[in-house]
Amino acid sequence: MKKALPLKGGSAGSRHGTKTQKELENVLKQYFGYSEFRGRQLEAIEAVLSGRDCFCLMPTGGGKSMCYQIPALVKTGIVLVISPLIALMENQVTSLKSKGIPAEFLSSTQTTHNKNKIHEDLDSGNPSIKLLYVTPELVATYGFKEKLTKLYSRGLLGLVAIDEAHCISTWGHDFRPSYRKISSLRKQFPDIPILALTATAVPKVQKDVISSLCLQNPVILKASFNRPNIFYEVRYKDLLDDVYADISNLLKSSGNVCSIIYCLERAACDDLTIHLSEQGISCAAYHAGLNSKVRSAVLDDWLSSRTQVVVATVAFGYSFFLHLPGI
Ligand SMILES: Nc1ncnc2c1ncn2[C@@H]1O[C@H](COP(=O)(O)OP(=O)(O)OP(=O)(O)O)[C@@H](O)[C@H]1O
Repeated sequence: MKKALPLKGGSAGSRHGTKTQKELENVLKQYFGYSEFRGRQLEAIEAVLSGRDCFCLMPTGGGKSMCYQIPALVKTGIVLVISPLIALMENQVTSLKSKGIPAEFLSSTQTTHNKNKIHEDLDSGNPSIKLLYVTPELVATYGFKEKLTKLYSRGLLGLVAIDEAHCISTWGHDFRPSYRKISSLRKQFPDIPILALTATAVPKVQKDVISSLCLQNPVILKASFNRPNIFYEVRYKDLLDDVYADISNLLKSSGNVCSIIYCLERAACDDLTIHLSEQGISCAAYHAGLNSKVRSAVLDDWLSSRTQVVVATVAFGYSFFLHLPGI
């Protein structure tokens, strides 16, 4: 485990009362192994460290998580991360822990024993947890609000980060009613910075997110969506002799890279999965017709490279797409 950095206060010459760019880069290097910040990361980090609310628009895989993970390492108190997908939370917490960063998540999938341990830590005089991932549904409960209020009154709530913040907007394609309920956080904790993160660039959604969360004079950051590492090619189905054969040839010629194939219908997912399996390609279907146990096993197998290809409907969160190297 890496040695934890001193987490409190700023040093002489620090900007924003916290850390200089160099110091923040050192933290980035020490924990994540990267030498420099990407896109608008540094500005977002500086904004929240100076106590400002911030709305940050970055493409999928652009590095939004770093905008709250670095503050968690240099700021006093806990960073609360509100995230819509349990699988994403689990994934991030596992990855943070492997880097020696104390992070936890609270969700229905946790055992009572683990939940109790987390609550004990939060209730202790000096919690070790730096990042706590929760669902919007949990934040809306009375019991959890009470817990947050206690942390806040003890000066232990450092930042609220809202991942996939477009889910708060009724204009967004991923609208989640419980996200609306987290808008009360601004009133509840008036001086705690809120960082809203999204990859949804629709202006109507952005405005709605900012006003629904009652962000106060937020720093608004928009990163470029140009992705030079992404290559697009269109193949017309009507011009192909055999679409399935074309897909399996493409997969075979690309080596053993992890892939997702999106289909419009569940039946097409099942059908293509059978075809690719017959061609010796390791693959699995993922759609809402499968129970949650099967879906989570498919996701786990794919994330850990035991399965090469997932053939899915949009039920498979596209946010996983860019989380793996080599895709
Ligand atoms: N400054 C950086 N330099 C190099 N790589 C980075 C940097 N910041 C983040 N990354 C890497 O980029 C990848 C994507 O980061 P991250 O998961 O935070 O993206 P994201 O914007 O949250 O994506 P999504 O929209 O899917 O949630 C990760 O592997 C992360 O370690």
